[in-house]
Amino acid sequence: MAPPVTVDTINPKVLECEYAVRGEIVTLAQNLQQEIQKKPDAHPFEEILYCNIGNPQSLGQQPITFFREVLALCDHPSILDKSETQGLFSADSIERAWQILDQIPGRATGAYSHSQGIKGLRDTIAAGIEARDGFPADPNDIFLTDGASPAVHMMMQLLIRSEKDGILCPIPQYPLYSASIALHGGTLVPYYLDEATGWGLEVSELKKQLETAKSKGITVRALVVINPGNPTGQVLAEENQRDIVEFCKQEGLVLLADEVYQENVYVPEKKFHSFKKVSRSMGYGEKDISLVSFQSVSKGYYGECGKRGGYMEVTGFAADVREQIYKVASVNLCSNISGQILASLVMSPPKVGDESYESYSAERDGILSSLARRAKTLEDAFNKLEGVTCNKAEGAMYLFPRICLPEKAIKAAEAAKTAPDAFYCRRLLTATGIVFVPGSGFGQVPGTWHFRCTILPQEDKIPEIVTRLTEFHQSFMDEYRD
Ligand SMILES: Cc1ncc(COP(=O)(O)O)c(CN[C@@H]2CONC2=O)c1O
Repeated sequence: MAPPVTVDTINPKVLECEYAVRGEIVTLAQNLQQEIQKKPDAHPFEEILYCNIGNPQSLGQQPITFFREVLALCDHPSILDKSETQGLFSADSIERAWQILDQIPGRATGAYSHSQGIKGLRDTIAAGIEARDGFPADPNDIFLTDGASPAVHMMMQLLIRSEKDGILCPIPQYPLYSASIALHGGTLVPYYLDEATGWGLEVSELKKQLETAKSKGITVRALVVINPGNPTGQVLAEENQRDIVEFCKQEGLVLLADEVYQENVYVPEKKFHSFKKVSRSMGYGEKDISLVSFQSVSKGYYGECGKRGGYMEVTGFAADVREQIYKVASVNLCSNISGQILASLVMSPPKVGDESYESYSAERDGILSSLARRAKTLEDAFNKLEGVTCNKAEGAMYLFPRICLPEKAIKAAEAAKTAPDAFYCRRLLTATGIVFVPGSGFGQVPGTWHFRCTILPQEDKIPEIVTRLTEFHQSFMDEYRD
């Protein structure tokens, strides 16, 4: 009797889907970790240093105290009345927990909520967006989701009818987009970020790729912009954003603005501007542009990846289309309530004068300044390596250096039937325990090779990573020098 399911009988779109952030190099790393646990001297390193995923708290980053106090109190409201609680929690955490519980039907975080999320929390998020941008935000435009990932999937599900529908995506891109487009049977239409100009996004490139897609019979539905960029770390200039908004308006494209790193800007010369603010500042409103903005509790200074919180702000769609988006959201009933609460806290943190403001801002500033230092240290280290160049990490959580590999190394990779950058990452891992993700997992200009490294290992680990990497790189280049 043949098994009911084989790889030949599953949905071919699933086979088509790839997600390198947790791909073969990470699987090998996990195997090596198990070997070290069983036999500590099994490999020339004592621990695996995961630099493959933007998962701050897995590498020691502490959660924001105020956020966790409010979450804890909301999940166990019976302690709110106890006298001991006054001594353990800040007065404004207790007050905020009461406020939130009053917005939840039955004051129960264990209950299903509205399929777009708890209305009171959406009110708070909309107020936070208004305070950030200086333009109105409607709570009914907000869909609270279990992280930004499911929000992206929902939009791809809505926009892609067949392989004839295309989505313009940056190359390099965060592979959620290529994976989701594949899962939904659409076509990824690439536009190349310009490494020579610090991963610049040229509208001329957008136009070229759009025309090429059209000539192949592809209807391009949307443009994905990741700002700050993953894996590339660039922060768009406001003028560039205006050009992008104009392009989408003129070409009738939905603008999918991935802004999950909006709090992660490390260079003084750049500032985050939401595409919502840019479009409204150009005088474009609901009737001028369809814009979906994604936010998450996984990044920033909060790094609450495992709590699965986030939202999409959906603007510029007709009411009957909005109803279809709501219908799809309702199939999943609602996102988890802790994630919803966290999303409201992220968009409306303690303010000056609140009891927790001093401690909150010290935690926030401490984390962001440390991330900025780590980014600079790693950027400088990469730029000292033979054959490696690395653009500045202006924002986000990653560096994406380019490596010019000797021909002998490329031949060795071919013999091993692997991409040259994956060959390098595998050799790095087995020699040092450091886990990078090959650039081929994000896309890159053909014939160029990169890898992605997070800036997340705790600061006291960074010198060791630099030392191990530098020694490995020198020996690798010596081994394969032409
Ligand atoms: C640009 C971008 N968009 C969306 C997401 C999804 O976030 P949620 O946790 O809210 O679903 C991520 C996660 N970053 C991945 C995960 O870790 N490393 C990465 O590159 C991301 O980098």
